[in-house]
Amino acid sequence: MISLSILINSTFIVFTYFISLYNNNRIDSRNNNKEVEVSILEPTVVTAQQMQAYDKYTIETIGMPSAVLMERAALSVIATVAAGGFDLTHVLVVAGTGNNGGDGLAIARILHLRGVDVKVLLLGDERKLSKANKEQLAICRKYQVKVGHSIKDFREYTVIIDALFGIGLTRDITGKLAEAVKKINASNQPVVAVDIPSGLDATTGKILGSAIRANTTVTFGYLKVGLTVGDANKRVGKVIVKDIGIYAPEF
Ligand SMILES: NC(=O)C1=CN([C@@H]2O[C@H](COP(=O)(O)OP(=O)(O)OC[C@H]3O[C@@H](n4cnc5c(N)ncnc54)[C@H](O)[C@@H]3O)[C@@H](O)[C@H]2O)[C@@H](O)CC1
Ligand SMILES: [K+]
Repeated sequence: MISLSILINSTFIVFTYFISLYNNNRIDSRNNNKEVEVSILEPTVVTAQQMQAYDKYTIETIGMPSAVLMERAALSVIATVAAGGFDLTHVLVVAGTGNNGGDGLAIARILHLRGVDVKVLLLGDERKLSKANKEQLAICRKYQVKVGHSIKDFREYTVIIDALFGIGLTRDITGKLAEAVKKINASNQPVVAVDIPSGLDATTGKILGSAIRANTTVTFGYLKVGLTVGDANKRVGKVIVKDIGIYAPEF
C-alpha cells in the first residue's frame, strides 16, 4: 500500500516537473520570437493622430532621441527587404520632404554603406525639409549617396522604396508628385512602402489624389487604421508591423 502511494506521488512529481519544463520552454520561445521578429507586443490599431501623439510622447516625455527612432525605422525596413523576395541589384528610394523621407534617406545611406547600388529620388521643395530630413540628407551627401531630383525610367530599378509620405499626409497629392506616383505604379516594379503607401490616409485608408501600390508595407510601432480600411486592400500588399521603440503612454 505504502509503495503504491510512493509510486503515485513520485509519478505526480515527475509529471509536474515536465509540465513546468514545458511551460518554461513556452515562455522562453515566446521571448525569443519577440526578439527575432521585433514585432509589436499587442495588435493595437491606431489613427494617424494617435500615432503622432505616441511619437511625441516617446520623444518629448520619455526622451528617446528622434534620430534613434529613425535609425531603427530604417533598419527594420532593411531587415524586411534583405530577408528575401527582393532583388537588390538597383534600389531606388523615393523620398519626400518630411520625416518619412528622412526614413528613406537613412535606408539609402545604410544600403549604400553595405555596398548596394542605391539612388535617392528626392521629391518636393528642398527648402521645406523637416529637421530630421535635413540631417539625414547632409549625412547622405557626406557619404556620397546618389541623390537626384529626376529619374529617367522607374523600370531601371529592381526595387523601389516608397518614402514619399507617411502619417503626415494631410491633403491630395497633386502635380509632379502625383505624376511620380502614377509612373511608379505603372512601372510594375516591386515597391516596399515605408510606414504606409504614400497617398493613403493613415486614418481613413482613402486614396488622397493618388497612392503608391505597394507589395509590402513596413509600418512602425502599431498597425494604422488606414492600412486596414477604405482603399487599403488595393494598395498595402503584405503588411509587417515593426517595433522601433515608440510606445503608447499607457504601455
Ligand atoms: N517623429 C519621428 O521622429 C519619427 C517619424 N517617423 C516617420 O515620420 C513619418 C511622419 O513624418 P511627418 O510628420 O514629417 O510627415 P510626412 O513625412 O508624412 O510628410 C509630411 C510633410 O508633407 C507635407 N504634406 C502633407 N500632405 C502633402 C501633400 N499632399 N502634398 C505635398 N506636401 C504635403 C506636410 O506639410 C509635411 O511637411 C512617419 O510616417 C514615419 O515614417 C519614423 O522615422 C519614426 C520616428
Ligand atoms: K511611404
